[in-house]
Amino acid sequence: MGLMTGKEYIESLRKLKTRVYVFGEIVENFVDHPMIRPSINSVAMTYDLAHDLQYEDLMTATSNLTGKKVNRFCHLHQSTNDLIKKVKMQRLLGQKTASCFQRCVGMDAFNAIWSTTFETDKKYGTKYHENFKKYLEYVQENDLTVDGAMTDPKGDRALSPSQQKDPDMFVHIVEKREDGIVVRGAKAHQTGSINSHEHLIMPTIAMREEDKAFAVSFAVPSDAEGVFMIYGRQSCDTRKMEKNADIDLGNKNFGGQEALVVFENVFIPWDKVFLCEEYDFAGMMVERFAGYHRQSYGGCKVGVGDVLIGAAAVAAEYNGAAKASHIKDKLIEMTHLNETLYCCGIACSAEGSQTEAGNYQIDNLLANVCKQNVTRFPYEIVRLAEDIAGGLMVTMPSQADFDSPEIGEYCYKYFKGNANVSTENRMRILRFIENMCLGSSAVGYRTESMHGAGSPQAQRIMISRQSNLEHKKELAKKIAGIQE
Ligand SMILES: Cc1cc2nc3c(=O)[nH]c(=O)nc-3n(C[C@H](O)[C@H](O)[C@H](O)COP(=O)(O)OP(=O)(O)OC[C@H]3O[C@@H](n4cnc5c(N)ncnc54)[C@H](O)[C@@H]3O)c2cc1C
Repeated sequence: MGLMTGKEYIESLRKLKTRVYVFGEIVENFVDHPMIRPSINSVAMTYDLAHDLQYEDLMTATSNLTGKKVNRFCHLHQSTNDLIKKVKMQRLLGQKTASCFQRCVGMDAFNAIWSTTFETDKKYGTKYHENFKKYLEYVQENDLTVDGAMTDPKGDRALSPSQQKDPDMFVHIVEKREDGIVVRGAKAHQTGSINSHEHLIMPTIAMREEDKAFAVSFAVPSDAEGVFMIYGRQSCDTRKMEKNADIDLGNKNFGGQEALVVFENVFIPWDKVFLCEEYDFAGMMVERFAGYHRQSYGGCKVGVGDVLIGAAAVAAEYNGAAKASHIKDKLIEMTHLNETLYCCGIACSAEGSQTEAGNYQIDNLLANVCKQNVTRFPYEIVRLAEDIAGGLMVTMPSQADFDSPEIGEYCYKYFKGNANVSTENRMRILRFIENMCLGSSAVGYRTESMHGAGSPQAQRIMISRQSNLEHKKELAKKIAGIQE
């Protein structure tokens, strides 16, 4: 099979027996569920754009494993140029969907596991790298979407995995058999997990010997026995269930999605296992995945930011305020912040280096600086968008009021801005801004910017480790003529 189209991707999901719960009930047909479908459409965009010749260079790559053309989301980065193209591809997809398109976590997991298994095998003589190579060939051949699953529920944050009262707070090995392992636990906040074909599991934190049962990495199909998912509800999500929902949704076609993925004694054959008790490599896998994922945000959030800046500029025109100097200045500030994030994404890619396994990794210090900025700048961009939009983005009546024969005419009359613009268009752009700033897409643009790929403090720890303060002190002492 070659590259799938968006339509083929959607049809491929129908063949899975994925167990999904929404509002306490199992969903028979998750593909057409109104709350889930927008997130499927966003992923479908990653397939469709790969067939668009103008984006071929960004969206596809030549596999180093098979020599075949693959979707870049399934690719191992072979150069710093590949790392840069990854960021550009993510910006493009943010621009096309104004939401989280979910396929990055899998791509980041592929690249982290590829190099970590190589180094694990080198030390322990294990076969994880070979296992992973075969698995990735399968993923590339079938153009699959894979959920990169790192975050465990974690229970009491002050305790290590083995110290938790309930051992299931971290995914762990419950049985080692001749033909494979049996695992138990859950992964929380899993982006795009429901519409992924597979899950790729990694540990959440660095581990010690007593935690070795939790040092596990493996791949498992979404519909494997013992796997099920509980949909994470989002702000304003039930608007998608309303009849004739359109304007009130803001972004009718696209969205992101997260879920709790539960593993109830799931069997994993040995050839799908990529780490099993080698606790000293858990930290390496976590750090490498986090590095790639912190780079990712210098692309995807920038693309969404582009759309939000555009939406704010349109709202200013529709309100009749576009010519005001402070509005122009606010749009400049939004652009400055957004492009700063992009600079970070590009810089950590351009300064990347080759791993022992051959693929390329980002510059870790710069990737952490990138993500640290992402925990802040989208919030400021949102603040400025809300300033420009005006209060109506949160106080306007529903679409049903506009459609009402009794009161509709009052809505159209009193919510008019610039006389040359239809009231409907003004409502559309304001609802769109609402969607990104505090509706369902804010999950991806705001809180995911804060916590996705690790909360801000995780980056500060990495920045502190890599800042090489001693070198900086030496530089200062030398120029100041200090001799100690
Ligand atoms: C929208 C969204 C999408 C996501 N997608 C994915 C995904 O696809 N795959 C995936 O694996 N993960 C995903 N994540 C998870 C993300 O990586 C975590 O949210 C992040 O690592 C923080 O973990 P937490 O949410 O459990 O918060 P917590 O760990 O509870 O952190 C809350 C606060 O407590 C602090 N804290 C936590 N532990 C300690 C400690 N021991 N000592 C001191 N302070 C502490 C943190 O610094 C933070 O300030 C996603 C998260 C979000 C919000």
